[in-house]
Amino acid sequence: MELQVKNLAVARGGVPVLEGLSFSLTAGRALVLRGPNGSGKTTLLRTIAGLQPALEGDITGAGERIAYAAHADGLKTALTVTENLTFWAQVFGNTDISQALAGFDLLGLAERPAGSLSAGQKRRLGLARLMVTGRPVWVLDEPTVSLDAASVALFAEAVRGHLATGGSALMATHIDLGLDEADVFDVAPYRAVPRVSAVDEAFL
Ligand SMILES: Nc1ncnc2c1ncn2[C@@H]1O[C@H](COP(=O)(O)OP(=O)(O)OP(=O)(O)O)[C@@H](O)[C@H]1O
Repeated sequence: MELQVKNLAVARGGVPVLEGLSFSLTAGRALVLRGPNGSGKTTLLRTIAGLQPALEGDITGAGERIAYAAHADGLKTALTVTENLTFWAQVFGNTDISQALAGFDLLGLAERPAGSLSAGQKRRLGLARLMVTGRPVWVLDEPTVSLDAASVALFAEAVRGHLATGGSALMATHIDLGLDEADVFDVAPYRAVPRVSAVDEAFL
């Protein structure tokens, strides 16, 4: 099954941001969203992840197939790394966290409270959660923020492993992930002309 987006229009704060978007993402593929700051990548990803409604158009193959990782890590700071991953695994009906711990080089931090981790370590833990969801479509917003070069490489390997097992990944990023096999979709040509000015306090 593939993720399909047809003639999609998305809005932020009631203001249309992108419109006329169509693309698909098949199993085993990665698609990188490009576009300048403020062009609507986050809004598009939130819409595909089901966190906000589309203005128009269709999204198929999303819903419960998606594991979404946003800017905020959303970790439970009082729980250890192991406890955080175990908690998330259980939420998704899984138990094995060993690959996630190893894949993001977290074994040496396994018993540390998440709140005591550095920014990059927190981000690694946040991304490791993807691996325990068992969900096939990873939707990732700036996944490498705070990561050093070695951690970016770990992340790229995790994505490759996910693709190799039939998963797919849709991600917005401004940096080169070293994933040469990824397709690229530039959202810039799909920018909508704002019709009114509005601020949506829910996202502030
Ligand atoms: N709370 C809000 N209320 C109204 N407009 C907003 C709000 N948050 C963001 N916007 C606007 O929505 C548009 C799209 O923002 P979005 O975060 O989707 O862009 P982006 O492509 O992800 O940007 P970046 O590369 O900087 O992360 C921008 O013009 C932004 O200013």
